[in-house]
Amino acid sequence: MSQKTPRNFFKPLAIGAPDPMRELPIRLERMIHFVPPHLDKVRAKVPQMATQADVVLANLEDAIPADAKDAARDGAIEMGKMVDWQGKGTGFWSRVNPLNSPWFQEDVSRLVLEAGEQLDVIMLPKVEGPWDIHFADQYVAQLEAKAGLKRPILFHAILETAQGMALVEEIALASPRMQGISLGPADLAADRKMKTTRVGGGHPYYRVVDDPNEDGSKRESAQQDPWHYTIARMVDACRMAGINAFYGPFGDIADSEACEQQFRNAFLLGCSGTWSLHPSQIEIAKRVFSPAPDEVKFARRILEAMPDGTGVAMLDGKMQDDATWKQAKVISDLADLVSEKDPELAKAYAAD
Ligand SMILES: CC(=O)SCCNC(=O)CCNC(=O)[C@H](O)C(C)(C)COP(=O)(O)OP(=O)(O)OC[C@H]1O[C@@H](n2cnc3c(N)ncnc32)[C@H](O)[C@@H]1OP(=O)(O)O
Ligand SMILES: O=CC(=O)O
Ligand SMILES: [Mg+2]
Repeated sequence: MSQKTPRNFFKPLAIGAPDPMRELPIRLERMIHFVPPHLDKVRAKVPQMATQADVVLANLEDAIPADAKDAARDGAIEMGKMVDWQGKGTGFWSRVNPLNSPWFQEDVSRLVLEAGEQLDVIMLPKVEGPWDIHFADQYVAQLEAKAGLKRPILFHAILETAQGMALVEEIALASPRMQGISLGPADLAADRKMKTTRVGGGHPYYRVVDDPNEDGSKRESAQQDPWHYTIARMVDACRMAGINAFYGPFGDIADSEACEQQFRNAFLLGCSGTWSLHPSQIEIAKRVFSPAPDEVKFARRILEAMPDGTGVAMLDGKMQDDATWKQAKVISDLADLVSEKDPELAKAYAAD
């Protein structure tokens, strides 16, 4: 037997560690905003970022130079103290270095021991299989016990290796700490030997061409989404495990239109949020990962038309039944969550 028994699955992994969560906290996580914590100028903006983003993440991994890893770790711990994260209702996360790096152990131990009260989620990069989650799970439990934490820290895995992709379902189910998974299109592209230098999004060479025209005129073609399969599989793995799926980074900061479309495709396929690498992407993510007022109003009409969620109804010529009631509930519940944080959208959702 390679799985824990059901009774053991929810037992703390170290004496004195907090009980694992049976249900994930319901939080609005439309964007995980990446902060390079070693840069004093950017770190100074964290209190402001905490009012704009749903989640602020101190990044210790890629994009942080090797000679700034210690400073980034110090900066991340300082970020924990800069804001009353739980009081504000903003998530405080950190992306640590990979398990095989010289920095992982100190990243995790210092974060849990010195910022464990504030830290909601540790993002684990380049997760290859459930064994990576099991190792980190045990290690964090020991540190939580040492720090006397009462609330368990959750894990978020990045899907950025071919092996991680092949084992995504096992990763999603590996521990009650699992909060979600993000697509890591840059590392995943490299590991798969995809021929691109981009961070997420489409590629002009990845397209389908119309059949030949009889008159020999130019054939139309359209770009396709190289991430469709990966995102759809990630969403299924996450939702099977009762955790959340996220898009990940979109590296062409200047191309806000392509960024918005890529985020929107992920939202429609089931993702809860994405990463924002630059302040301009926070607004894009907010727009995309909050349901549109028209959709919310129609969803609420469906719920009203079928108060107990069963039967059949017609609305504007469209058949509604138990299944569309469930779709409507997803949208309406998300709108309620958004409304708690965003008075403008709350008004738009309530307007006739
Ligand atoms: C594949 C992956 O792993 S993706 C994840 C790893 N990568 C990251 O985390 C990158 C995070 N983002 C960044 O480092 C930066 O946004 C960069 C390098 C991409 C661009 O930075 P810049 O060239 O300085 O951008 P730009 O000049 O447009 O910045 C405008 C302002 O926003 C600030 N800013 C830029 N990025 C951020 C950020 N992530 N958070 C807060 N403030 C930011 C800049 O400091 C600047 O402030 P100022 O007006 O007070 O000088
Ligand atoms: O870490 C993210 C990625 O795309 O790689
Ligand atoms: Mg990566």
